[in-house]
Amino acid sequence: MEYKSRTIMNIEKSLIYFRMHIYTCDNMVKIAFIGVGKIGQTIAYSVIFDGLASEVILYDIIPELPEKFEHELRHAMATRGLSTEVIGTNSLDDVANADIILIMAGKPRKPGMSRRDLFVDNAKIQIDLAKQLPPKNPGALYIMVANPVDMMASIFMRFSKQFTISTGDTVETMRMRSYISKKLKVPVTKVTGYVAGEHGEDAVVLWSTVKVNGKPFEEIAKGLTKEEVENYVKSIPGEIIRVMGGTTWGPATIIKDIVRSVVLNEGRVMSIATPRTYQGEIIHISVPTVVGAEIGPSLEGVLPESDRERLNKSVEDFYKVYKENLDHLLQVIKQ
Ligand SMILES: NC(=O)c1ccc[n+]([C@@H]2O[C@H](COP(=O)([O-])OP(=O)(O)OC[C@H]3O[C@@H](n4cnc5c(N)ncnc54)[C@H](O)[C@@H]3O)[C@@H](O)[C@H]2O)c1
Ligand SMILES: O=C(O)C[C@H](O)C(=O)O
Repeated sequence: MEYKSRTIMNIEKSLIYFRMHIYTCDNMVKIAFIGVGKIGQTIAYSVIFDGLASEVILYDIIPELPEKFEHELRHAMATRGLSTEVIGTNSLDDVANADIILIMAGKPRKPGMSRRDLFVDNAKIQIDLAKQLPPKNPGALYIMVANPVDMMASIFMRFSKQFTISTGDTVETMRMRSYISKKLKVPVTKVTGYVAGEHGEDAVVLWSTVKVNGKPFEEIAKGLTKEEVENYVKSIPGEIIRVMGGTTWGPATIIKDIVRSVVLNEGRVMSIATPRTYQGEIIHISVPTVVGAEIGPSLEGVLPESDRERLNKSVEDFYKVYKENLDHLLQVIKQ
């Protein structure tokens, strides 16, 4: 099994490529799940049943949870004859030589909370993981899921110095498309377009990219307003959390597809958040990006001025909030 090292931040002209190579022989890919609560379990199940991993490591701090979840998965795999090797553990030492590491470890928000309210508690978890995971997982691709996901990806990358992406606005993008599909009564496969910026308050629908049956949104809106779509995208997760206790099925399937696009080198354009340096800090901002064995390039450079202006405003606001939170955190942990 040939393992190639990974180079990152290869800036070619205005395009940024993040080169990474994972095991490429017959999808012999080892994937670790850090935090197997609601969303972690659903992502792990989805990844395994998409046949994306030869080996899966499940880690959590709740005693016995990973081990019992391992049994659940083995029982489910048996009926389908799947042979993914699954290990559930409470020891972080067992998380070794993974190609892809997804991090769901963190508190979820409660109804009425903003994802940003989770910053300090979840950042402390990421800092701890940032110190422990890299030594045993050289060259791994880190995919942050825990919220506030873009800021947590930036914290993890800041403290681990490892290439990290955030699931970013891949979720908002599918929420936007599904809502337009439902309201205009068209198949969701006929709706294109992306949401960018922050996974949260500073999310921005890139309206120049939104088309229905190939026509610009404005031409076919039929009474559906941009404000209505934007309100839906921002409010629906909180509504789901209020009634169902958490979002799982939508985000887990979408996040599994990020893993799929990497492992199968599909090259899907997805609105993940990749790292950029802004005013001296690494921050993660979502823009439509080619996702495959290489991460990049992004479409940011070809967006029209109207979208770029709104995106840049979102970046400025996001950075301000992130910097305030980071400075407070560094005070709290005295680093
Ligand atoms: N990016 C997205 O689209 C998206 C979607 C859903 C949930 N989330 C976020 O993912 C996180 C988890 O959500 P959930 O609904 O699964 O919550 P949950 O409480 O069900 O699961 C969180 C799990 O993390 C574990 N954990 C806590 N600290 C840990 C540590 N130091 N090491 C390992 N495991 C640890 C907990 O024991 C728990 O099992 C939250 O921050 C939530 O906001 C993000
Ligand atoms: O909204 C949340 O807190 C969970 C997640 O970020 C989501 O968008 O589903």
